Amino acid sequence: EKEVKYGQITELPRQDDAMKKWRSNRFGQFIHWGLYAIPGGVWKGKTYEYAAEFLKSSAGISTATWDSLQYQFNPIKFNAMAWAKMAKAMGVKYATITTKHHEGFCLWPSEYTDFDIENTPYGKDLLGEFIEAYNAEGIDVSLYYSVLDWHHPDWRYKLNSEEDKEAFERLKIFTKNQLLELLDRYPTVKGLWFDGTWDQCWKDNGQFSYELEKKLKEKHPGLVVNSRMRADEYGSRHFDSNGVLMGDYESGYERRLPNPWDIEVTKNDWECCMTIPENQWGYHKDWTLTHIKTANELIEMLVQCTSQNGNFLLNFGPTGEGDFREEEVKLAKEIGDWMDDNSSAIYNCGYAGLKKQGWGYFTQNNDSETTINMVVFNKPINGKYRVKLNKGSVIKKAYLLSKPDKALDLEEISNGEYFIEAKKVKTKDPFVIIIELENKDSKKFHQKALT
Ligand SMILES: Cc1ccc([C@@H]2N[C@@H](C)[C@@H](O)[C@H]2O)cc1
Repeated sequence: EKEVKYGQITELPRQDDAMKKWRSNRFGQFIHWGLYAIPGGVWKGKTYEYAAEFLKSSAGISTATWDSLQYQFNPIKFNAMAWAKMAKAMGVKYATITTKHHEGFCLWPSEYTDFDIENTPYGKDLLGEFIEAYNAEGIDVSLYYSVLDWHHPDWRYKLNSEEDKEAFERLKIFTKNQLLELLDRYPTVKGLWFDGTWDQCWKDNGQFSYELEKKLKEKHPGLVVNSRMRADEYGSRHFDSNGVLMGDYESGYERRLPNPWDIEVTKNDWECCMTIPENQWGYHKDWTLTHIKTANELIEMLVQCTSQNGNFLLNFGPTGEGDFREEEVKLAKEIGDWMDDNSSAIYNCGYAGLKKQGWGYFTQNNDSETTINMVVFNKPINGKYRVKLNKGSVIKKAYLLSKPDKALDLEEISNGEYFIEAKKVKTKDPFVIIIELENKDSKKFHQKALT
Protein backbone atom coordinates (compact mmCIF):
# COMPACT_ATOMS: atom_id res chain seq x y z
CA GLU A 1 0.00 0.00 0.00
CA LYS A 2 1.40 3.38 -1.05
CA GLU A 3 0.54 6.51 0.90
CA VAL A 4 -1.85 8.23 -1.51
CA LYS A 5 -2.81 11.75 -0.47
CA TYR A 6 -4.59 12.72 -3.72
CA GLY A 7 -6.63 9.65 -4.62
CA GLN A 8 -10.29 8.85 -4.08
CA ILE A 9 -12.42 11.65 -2.63
CA THR A 10 -15.91 10.14 -2.31
CA GLU A 11 -16.25 6.73 -0.69
CA LEU A 12 -17.81 4.30 -3.16
CA PRO A 13 -20.36 3.01 -3.94
CA ARG A 14 -22.27 6.23 -3.24
CA GLN A 15 -25.78 5.66 -1.88
CA ASP A 16 -27.04 9.26 -2.06
CA ASP A 17 -30.12 10.09 -4.15
CA ALA A 18 -28.14 11.72 -6.98
CA MET A 19 -26.03 8.59 -7.48
CA LYS A 20 -29.02 6.28 -7.08
CA LYS A 21 -30.74 8.24 -9.88
CA TRP A 22 -27.58 8.05 -12.03
CA ARG A 23 -27.55 4.27 -11.44
CA SER A 24 -31.24 3.77 -12.16
CA ASN A 25 -31.06 5.81 -15.40
CA ARG A 26 -29.01 3.08 -17.12
CA PHE A 27 -29.53 4.39 -20.71
CA GLY A 28 -28.14 7.72 -21.92
CA GLN A 29 -27.62 9.68 -25.14
CA PHE A 30 -24.14 11.07 -25.88
CA ILE A 31 -24.04 14.11 -28.17
CA HIS A 32 -20.80 15.08 -29.94
CA TRP A 33 -21.30 18.47 -31.55
CA GLY A 34 -18.78 21.15 -32.54
CA LEU A 35 -17.07 22.81 -35.47
CA TYR A 36 -15.98 19.35 -36.70
CA ALA A 37 -19.64 18.75 -37.69
CA ILE A 38 -19.27 21.34 -40.48
CA PRO A 39 -16.62 19.53 -42.64
CA GLY A 40 -17.91 16.12 -41.44
CA GLY A 41 -14.67 14.24 -42.09
CA VAL A 42 -14.14 15.70 -45.58
CA TRP A 43 -11.52 18.39 -46.33
CA LYS A 44 -10.74 19.90 -49.74
CA GLY A 45 -12.66 17.10 -51.42
CA LYS A 46 -10.79 14.31 -49.61
CA THR A 47 -12.60 11.96 -47.24
CA TYR A 48 -10.64 11.07 -44.08
CA GLU A 49 -11.60 7.76 -42.51
CA TYR A 50 -10.42 8.55 -38.99
CA ALA A 51 -12.87 9.97 -36.44
CA ALA A 52 -14.46 13.16 -37.83
CA GLU A 53 -13.83 15.12 -34.63
CA PHE A 54 -10.09 14.55 -35.26
CA LEU A 55 -10.18 15.92 -38.82
CA LYS A 56 -8.00 18.90 -37.80
CA SER A 57 -5.14 16.54 -37.01
CA SER A 58 -5.84 13.79 -39.58
CA ALA A 59 -5.94 16.39 -42.40
CA GLY A 60 -3.08 18.46 -40.91
CA ILE A 61 -5.13 21.66 -40.77
CA SER A 62 -3.60 24.72 -39.09
CA THR A 63 -5.26 26.01 -35.93
CA ALA A 64 -5.98 29.35 -37.61
CA THR A 65 -7.74 27.65 -40.53
CA TRP A 66 -9.63 25.24 -38.32
CA ASP A 67 -10.70 27.93 -35.87
CA SER A 68 -12.11 30.07 -38.68
CA LEU A 69 -14.88 27.46 -38.96
CA GLN A 70 -16.31 29.35 -35.99
CA TYR A 71 -17.61 32.00 -38.41
CA GLN A 72 -19.53 29.36 -40.38
CA PHE A 73 -21.25 27.71 -37.41
CA ASN A 74 -24.93 28.48 -37.90
CA PRO A 75 -27.09 25.38 -37.16
CA ILE A 76 -30.30 26.74 -38.65
CA LYS A 77 -32.02 23.37 -38.23
CA PHE A 78 -31.21 23.09 -34.52
CA ASN A 79 -34.40 22.57 -32.55
CA ALA A 80 -33.58 21.61 -28.96
CA MET A 81 -37.14 20.52 -28.21
CA ALA A 82 -37.24 18.23 -31.24
CA TRP A 83 -33.92 16.69 -30.15
CA ALA A 84 -35.27 16.23 -26.62
CA LYS A 85 -38.45 14.57 -27.89
CA MET A 86 -36.43 12.16 -30.04
CA ALA A 87 -34.28 11.32 -27.01
CA LYS A 88 -37.35 10.82 -24.83
CA ALA A 89 -38.96 8.53 -27.40
CA MET A 90 -35.72 6.52 -27.62
CA GLY A 91 -36.00 5.86 -23.88
CA VAL A 92 -32.91 7.61 -22.54
CA LYS A 93 -33.07 8.95 -18.98
CA TYR A 94 -29.95 11.10 -19.31
CA ALA A 95 -27.90 12.91 -21.94
CA THR A 96 -24.23 13.93 -21.98
CA ILE A 97 -23.27 16.70 -24.42
CA THR A 98 -19.83 18.00 -25.44
CA THR A 99 -19.55 21.52 -24.04
CA LYS A 100 -16.00 21.74 -25.46
CA HIS A 101 -14.21 18.98 -27.35
CA HIS A 102 -10.45 18.82 -28.05
CA GLU A 103 -10.76 21.60 -30.67
CA GLY A 104 -11.49 24.02 -27.80
CA PHE A 105 -14.68 25.52 -29.27
CA CYS A 106 -17.28 26.18 -26.55
CA LEU A 107 -20.99 25.56 -27.13
CA TRP A 108 -21.81 28.07 -24.39
CA PRO A 109 -20.98 31.82 -24.15
CA SER A 110 -17.88 31.63 -21.95
CA GLU A 111 -16.38 34.73 -20.40
CA TYR A 112 -12.96 33.05 -20.55
CA THR A 113 -12.66 32.78 -24.32
CA ASP A 114 -13.95 34.29 -27.58
CA PHE A 115 -13.76 30.86 -29.22
CA ASP A 116 -17.33 30.14 -28.32
CA ILE A 117 -20.93 30.09 -29.58
CA GLU A 118 -21.37 33.80 -28.89
CA ASN A 119 -18.91 34.58 -31.70
CA THR A 120 -20.70 32.62 -34.40
CA PRO A 121 -23.58 33.50 -36.72
CA TYR A 122 -25.77 31.48 -34.35
CA GLY A 123 -24.77 33.61 -31.36
CA LYS A 124 -27.26 32.25 -28.84
CA ASP A 125 -26.60 30.06 -25.76
CA LEU A 126 -26.99 26.75 -27.56
CA LEU A 127 -25.95 24.69 -24.53
CA GLY A 128 -28.54 26.44 -22.37
CA GLU A 129 -31.27 25.71 -24.92
CA PHE A 130 -30.24 22.04 -24.99
CA ILE A 131 -30.28 21.68 -21.19
CA GLU A 132 -33.63 23.42 -20.82
CA ALA A 133 -35.30 21.30 -23.52
CA TYR A 134 -33.94 17.98 -22.24
CA ASN A 135 -34.79 18.79 -18.62
CA ALA A 136 -38.33 19.72 -19.77
CA GLU A 137 -38.63 16.14 -21.10
CA GLY A 138 -37.45 14.80 -17.73
CA ILE A 139 -34.01 13.88 -19.05
CA ASP A 140 -31.02 14.53 -16.77
CA VAL A 141 -28.12 16.34 -18.46
CA SER A 142 -24.42 15.94 -17.75
CA LEU A 143 -21.64 17.90 -19.43
CA TYR A 144 -18.67 16.48 -21.35
CA TYR A 145 -15.58 18.69 -21.01
CA SER A 146 -12.22 18.10 -22.69
CA VAL A 147 -9.21 19.27 -20.67
CA LEU A 148 -7.10 18.76 -23.82
CA ASP A 149 -7.56 22.01 -25.78
CA TRP A 150 -5.92 22.39 -29.20
CA HIS A 151 -6.99 26.04 -29.44
CA HIS A 152 -5.68 27.36 -26.13
CA PRO A 153 -2.14 28.77 -26.42
CA ASP A 154 -1.22 27.52 -22.94
CA TRP A 155 -2.03 23.85 -23.62
CA ARG A 156 1.05 21.63 -23.34
CA TYR A 157 1.17 17.85 -23.78
CA LYS A 158 4.28 17.59 -21.59
CA LEU A 159 5.90 20.04 -19.15
CA ASN A 160 9.54 20.03 -20.30
CA SER A 161 10.55 23.56 -19.29
CA GLU A 162 9.76 26.30 -16.81
CA GLU A 163 7.92 28.08 -19.63
CA ASP A 164 5.77 24.96 -20.18
CA LYS A 165 4.99 24.82 -16.47
CA GLU A 166 4.00 28.50 -16.33
CA ALA A 167 1.81 28.12 -19.42
CA PHE A 168 0.13 25.02 -17.99
CA GLU A 169 -0.54 26.83 -14.71
CA ARG A 170 -2.55 29.34 -16.75
CA LEU A 171 -4.34 26.48 -18.55
CA LYS A 172 -5.28 24.91 -15.19
CA ILE A 173 -6.78 28.20 -14.01
CA PHE A 174 -8.68 28.53 -17.33
CA THR A 175 -9.98 24.96 -16.92
CA LYS A 176 -11.13 25.53 -13.35
CA ASN A 177 -12.77 28.84 -14.30
CA GLN A 178 -14.68 27.28 -17.20
CA LEU A 179 -15.92 24.37 -15.08
CA LEU A 180 -17.09 26.64 -12.26
CA GLU A 181 -18.71 28.84 -14.93
CA LEU A 182 -20.58 25.84 -16.39
CA LEU A 183 -21.91 24.82 -12.96
CA ASP A 184 -22.86 28.45 -12.24
CA ARG A 185 -24.70 28.89 -15.53
CA TYR A 186 -26.40 25.49 -15.58
CA PRO A 187 -27.35 24.54 -11.99
CA THR A 188 -29.59 21.64 -13.09
CA VAL A 189 -26.75 19.60 -14.60
CA LYS A 190 -26.15 16.28 -12.83
CA GLY A 191 -22.62 15.40 -13.84
CA LEU A 192 -19.33 16.19 -15.50
CA TRP A 193 -17.80 13.82 -18.03
CA PHE A 194 -14.08 14.58 -18.40
CA ASP A 195 -12.05 13.61 -21.44
CA GLY A 196 -8.64 14.57 -22.83
CA THR A 197 -6.87 13.77 -19.55
CA TRP A 198 -4.36 11.14 -20.69
CA ASP A 199 -1.36 13.39 -21.38
CA GLN A 200 1.72 13.77 -19.15
CA CYS A 201 0.78 17.36 -18.28
CA TRP A 202 -2.37 16.15 -16.49
CA LYS A 203 -0.76 13.04 -15.01
CA ASP A 204 1.83 15.40 -13.43
CA ASN A 205 -1.01 17.35 -11.77
CA GLY A 206 -2.76 14.78 -9.61
CA GLN A 207 -3.08 17.13 -6.64
CA PHE A 208 -4.75 19.70 -8.90
CA SER A 209 -7.36 17.26 -10.22
CA TYR A 210 -7.99 16.10 -6.62
CA GLU A 211 -8.58 19.64 -5.40
CA LEU A 212 -10.63 20.46 -8.51
CA GLU A 213 -12.96 17.45 -8.01
CA LYS A 214 -13.34 18.46 -4.35
CA LYS A 215 -14.15 22.08 -5.22
CA LEU A 216 -16.66 21.17 -7.94
CA LYS A 217 -18.46 18.77 -5.60
CA GLU A 218 -18.58 21.32 -2.78
CA LYS A 219 -20.06 23.85 -5.19
CA HIS A 220 -22.57 21.40 -6.73
CA PRO A 221 -23.85 18.87 -4.17
CA GLY A 222 -24.62 15.48 -5.69
CA LEU A 223 -22.41 16.11 -8.74
CA VAL A 224 -21.43 12.83 -10.45
CA VAL A 225 -17.93 12.78 -11.98
CA ASN A 226 -16.36 10.09 -14.19
CA SER A 227 -13.10 8.39 -13.19
CA ARG A 228 -11.42 9.72 -16.36
CA MET A 229 -11.10 13.14 -14.69
CA ARG A 230 -8.54 11.98 -12.21
CA ALA A 231 -4.90 11.23 -11.72
CA ASP A 232 -3.35 10.72 -8.29
CA GLU A 233 -0.02 12.28 -7.27
CA TYR A 234 1.87 9.36 -8.84
CA GLY A 235 0.14 9.80 -12.21
CA SER A 236 -2.16 6.79 -11.79
CA ARG A 237 -5.44 7.37 -13.67
CA HIS A 238 -9.02 6.15 -13.07
CA PHE A 239 -7.80 3.99 -10.17
CA ASP A 240 -5.28 5.43 -7.67
CA SER A 241 -1.91 3.81 -7.03
CA ASN A 242 -3.56 1.42 -4.56
CA GLY A 243 -6.23 0.38 -7.08
CA VAL A 244 -9.01 2.46 -5.50
CA LEU A 245 -11.48 3.92 -8.01
CA MET A 246 -11.47 7.74 -8.25
CA GLY A 247 -14.42 9.88 -9.34
CA ASP A 248 -17.83 8.24 -8.91
CA TYR A 249 -17.92 5.58 -11.64
CA GLU A 250 -15.45 3.80 -13.88
CA SER A 251 -15.35 5.28 -17.39
CA GLY A 252 -12.83 3.17 -19.27
CA TYR A 253 -15.26 1.28 -21.51
CA GLU A 254 -15.13 3.39 -24.65
CA ARG A 255 -16.41 1.56 -27.75
CA ARG A 256 -15.96 -1.71 -25.91
CA LEU A 257 -17.82 -3.76 -23.29
CA PRO A 258 -16.50 -5.99 -20.51
CA ASN A 259 -16.54 -9.73 -21.02
CA PRO A 260 -20.22 -10.63 -20.43
CA TRP A 261 -19.17 -13.24 -17.83
CA ASP A 262 -17.02 -10.77 -15.88
CA ILE A 263 -18.54 -10.28 -12.42
CA GLU A 264 -15.59 -8.23 -11.07
CA VAL A 265 -16.94 -5.27 -13.07
CA THR A 266 -20.26 -5.47 -11.16
CA LYS A 267 -18.53 -4.29 -7.97
CA ASN A 268 -18.25 -0.65 -9.13
CA ASP A 269 -20.57 1.70 -10.95
CA TRP A 270 -19.38 2.06 -14.55
CA GLU A 271 -20.51 3.35 -17.93
CA CYS A 272 -19.80 2.23 -21.49
CA CYS A 273 -19.88 4.95 -24.17
CA MET A 274 -20.54 3.66 -27.69
CA THR A 275 -20.56 4.88 -31.29
CA ILE A 276 -23.05 3.72 -33.92
CA PRO A 277 -20.37 3.49 -36.67
CA GLU A 278 -17.16 1.72 -35.62
CA ASN A 279 -15.31 4.90 -34.65
CA GLN A 280 -17.06 8.19 -35.37
CA TRP A 281 -18.15 10.45 -32.52
CA GLY A 282 -18.61 13.66 -34.50
CA TYR A 283 -20.77 13.85 -37.62
CA HIS A 284 -19.10 12.14 -40.63
CA LYS A 285 -20.54 12.62 -44.11
CA ASP A 286 -19.69 9.07 -45.19
CA TRP A 287 -21.22 6.27 -43.16
CA THR A 288 -20.30 3.64 -45.74
CA LEU A 289 -16.75 3.56 -44.35
CA THR A 290 -17.45 1.02 -41.60
CA HIS A 291 -20.10 -1.29 -40.15
CA ILE A 292 -23.09 0.63 -38.75
CA LYS A 293 -24.50 -1.08 -35.66
CA THR A 294 -28.11 -2.28 -35.82
CA ALA A 295 -30.77 -1.63 -33.19
CA ASN A 296 -30.50 -5.28 -32.14
CA GLU A 297 -26.74 -4.96 -31.54
CA LEU A 298 -27.19 -1.75 -29.58
CA ILE A 299 -30.07 -3.16 -27.50
CA GLU A 300 -27.92 -6.16 -26.62
CA MET A 301 -25.13 -3.81 -25.48
CA LEU A 302 -27.59 -1.85 -23.32
CA VAL A 303 -28.92 -5.07 -21.79
CA GLN A 304 -25.42 -6.44 -21.18
CA CYS A 305 -24.37 -3.21 -19.42
CA THR A 306 -27.48 -3.34 -17.22
CA SER A 307 -26.84 -7.02 -16.42
CA GLN A 308 -23.38 -6.07 -15.10
CA ASN A 309 -24.39 -2.92 -13.12
CA GLY A 310 -23.25 -0.54 -15.90
CA ASN A 311 -24.78 2.37 -17.81
CA PHE A 312 -24.87 2.57 -21.59
CA LEU A 313 -24.24 5.96 -23.25
CA LEU A 314 -25.07 5.81 -26.98
CA ASN A 315 -23.54 8.51 -29.16
CA PHE A 316 -25.22 10.71 -31.78
CA GLY A 317 -23.36 13.18 -34.00
CA PRO A 318 -25.60 16.05 -35.18
CA THR A 319 -24.77 17.70 -38.51
CA GLY A 320 -23.32 21.19 -38.83
CA GLU A 321 -26.86 22.38 -39.59
CA GLY A 322 -28.22 21.00 -36.33
CA ASP A 323 -30.20 17.94 -37.37
CA PHE A 324 -29.57 14.19 -37.19
CA ARG A 325 -28.84 11.94 -40.14
CA GLU A 326 -31.71 9.61 -41.08
CA GLU A 327 -29.90 6.45 -39.90
CA GLU A 328 -29.69 7.90 -36.39
CA VAL A 329 -33.35 8.95 -36.41
CA LYS A 330 -34.34 5.44 -37.51
CA LEU A 331 -32.23 3.72 -34.85
CA ALA A 332 -33.59 6.02 -32.14
CA LYS A 333 -37.11 4.97 -33.16
CA GLU A 334 -36.31 1.23 -33.32
CA ILE A 335 -34.62 1.28 -29.91
CA GLY A 336 -37.44 3.39 -28.48
CA ASP A 337 -40.06 0.92 -29.72
CA TRP A 338 -38.21 -1.88 -27.91
CA MET A 339 -37.86 0.22 -24.76
CA ASP A 340 -41.60 0.99 -24.81
CA ASP A 341 -42.28 -2.71 -24.17
CA ASN A 342 -39.19 -3.81 -22.23
CA SER A 343 -37.73 -0.91 -20.24
CA SER A 344 -38.83 -2.53 -16.95
CA ALA A 345 -35.83 -4.86 -17.41
CA ILE A 346 -33.51 -1.85 -17.76
CA TYR A 347 -34.52 1.15 -15.62
CA ASN A 348 -33.47 0.78 -11.98
CA CYS A 349 -32.17 -2.70 -12.79
CA GLY A 350 -28.73 -4.22 -12.37
CA TYR A 351 -26.73 -7.37 -11.71
CA ALA A 352 -28.96 -10.25 -10.59
CA GLY A 353 -26.13 -12.05 -8.76
CA LEU A 354 -26.38 -14.90 -11.27
CA LYS A 355 -23.99 -16.21 -13.91
CA LYS A 356 -24.82 -15.25 -17.50
CA GLN A 357 -26.33 -18.11 -19.49
CA GLY A 358 -26.55 -18.95 -23.18
CA TRP A 359 -30.01 -17.55 -24.00
CA GLY A 360 -29.16 -13.97 -22.90
CA TYR A 361 -28.88 -11.84 -19.76
CA PHE A 362 -30.36 -11.75 -16.27
CA THR A 363 -31.23 -8.35 -14.82
CA GLN A 364 -32.92 -7.60 -11.51
CA ASN A 365 -34.84 -4.54 -10.36
CA ASN A 366 -33.00 -2.93 -7.45
CA ASP A 367 -36.26 -2.71 -5.48
CA SER A 368 -37.35 -6.31 -5.95
CA GLU A 369 -36.01 -9.32 -4.08
CA THR A 370 -38.10 -12.00 -5.71
CA THR A 371 -38.48 -10.96 -9.37
CA ILE A 372 -35.76 -11.64 -11.96
CA ASN A 373 -35.74 -10.58 -15.63
CA MET A 374 -34.40 -12.86 -18.37
CA VAL A 375 -33.69 -10.82 -21.51
CA VAL A 376 -33.53 -13.34 -24.37
CA PHE A 377 -31.37 -12.88 -27.46
CA ASN A 378 -30.82 -16.55 -28.37
CA LYS A 379 -33.84 -18.88 -28.47
CA PRO A 380 -32.94 -22.53 -27.75
CA ILE A 381 -34.10 -24.67 -30.69
CA ASN A 382 -36.24 -26.84 -28.36
CA GLY A 383 -37.89 -23.79 -26.74
CA LYS A 384 -36.63 -24.81 -23.29
CA TYR A 385 -34.62 -22.20 -21.37
CA ARG A 386 -32.22 -23.64 -18.80
CA VAL A 387 -31.88 -21.27 -15.84
CA LYS A 388 -29.45 -21.80 -12.96
CA LEU A 389 -30.46 -19.69 -9.97
CA ASN A 390 -28.89 -19.50 -6.53
CA LYS A 391 -29.08 -22.69 -4.48
CA GLY A 392 -32.35 -22.88 -2.58
CA SER A 393 -34.20 -20.60 -5.01
CA VAL A 394 -37.67 -21.87 -5.89
CA ILE A 395 -39.57 -20.48 -8.89
CA LYS A 396 -43.17 -19.64 -8.06
CA LYS A 397 -43.99 -18.80 -11.68
CA ALA A 398 -42.46 -17.64 -14.93
CA TYR A 399 -44.15 -15.74 -17.74
CA LEU A 400 -43.46 -13.55 -20.78
CA LEU A 401 -43.40 -9.85 -19.90
CA SER A 402 -45.70 -9.47 -22.91
CA LYS A 403 -48.17 -12.10 -21.58
CA PRO A 404 -48.14 -11.77 -17.76
CA ASP A 405 -51.25 -13.87 -17.19
CA LYS A 406 -49.99 -16.97 -19.01
CA ALA A 407 -47.68 -19.00 -16.77
CA LEU A 408 -44.94 -20.86 -18.66
CA ASP A 409 -44.32 -24.58 -17.99
CA LEU A 410 -41.50 -25.27 -15.54
CA GLU A 411 -39.43 -28.37 -14.97
CA GLU A 412 -37.11 -28.46 -11.95
CA ILE A 413 -33.78 -30.09 -12.81
CA SER A 414 -32.06 -29.80 -9.42
CA ASN A 415 -31.64 -27.41 -6.49
CA GLY A 416 -32.30 -23.99 -8.03
CA GLU A 417 -31.97 -25.18 -11.65
CA TYR A 418 -34.97 -25.31 -14.01
CA PHE A 419 -36.13 -25.58 -17.60
CA ILE A 420 -38.64 -22.87 -18.53
CA GLU A 421 -40.62 -23.73 -21.66
CA ALA A 422 -41.52 -20.92 -24.07
CA LYS A 423 -42.15 -22.44 -27.47
CA LYS A 424 -44.57 -20.04 -29.11
CA VAL A 425 -42.61 -16.79 -29.00
CA LYS A 426 -43.29 -15.10 -32.32
CA THR A 427 -41.33 -11.86 -31.96
CA LYS A 428 -38.13 -11.33 -33.93
CA ASP A 429 -36.90 -8.90 -31.26
CA PRO A 430 -35.21 -9.65 -27.95
CA PHE A 431 -37.89 -10.40 -25.36
CA VAL A 432 -38.23 -10.69 -21.59
CA ILE A 433 -39.24 -13.66 -19.44
CA ILE A 434 -40.09 -12.79 -15.83
CA ILE A 435 -39.20 -15.22 -13.05
CA GLU A 436 -41.01 -14.82 -9.72
CA LEU A 437 -39.34 -16.63 -6.84
CA GLU A 438 -41.05 -18.20 -3.84
CA ASN A 439 -38.32 -17.07 -1.48
CA LYS A 440 -36.09 -14.06 -1.04
CA ASP A 441 -33.11 -14.29 -3.34
CA SER A 442 -31.13 -13.67 -0.16
CA LYS A 443 -27.70 -14.63 -1.54
CA LYS A 444 -27.89 -11.78 -4.07
CA PHE A 445 -28.94 -9.17 -1.52
CA HIS A 446 -26.31 -10.44 0.89
CA GLN A 447 -23.77 -9.92 -1.92
CA LYS A 448 -25.15 -6.38 -2.41
CA ALA A 449 -24.53 -5.59 1.26
CA LEU A 450 -20.90 -6.68 0.82
CA THR A 451 -20.32 -4.40 -2.14
C1 LIG B 1 -7.37 8.25 -29.21
C2 LIG B 1 -8.68 8.93 -28.82
C3 LIG B 1 -8.68 10.16 -28.19
C4 LIG B 1 -9.88 10.79 -27.87
C5 LIG B 1 -11.08 10.16 -28.13
C6 LIG B 1 -12.34 10.87 -27.73
N1 LIG B 1 -13.01 10.19 -26.62
C7 LIG B 1 -14.37 9.91 -27.03
C8 LIG B 1 -15.33 9.93 -25.88
C9 LIG B 1 -14.65 10.96 -28.08
O1 LIG B 1 -14.85 12.26 -27.51
C10 LIG B 1 -13.35 10.89 -28.85
O2 LIG B 1 -13.19 12.01 -29.71
C11 LIG B 1 -11.10 8.93 -28.75
C12 LIG B 1 -9.90 8.30 -29.09
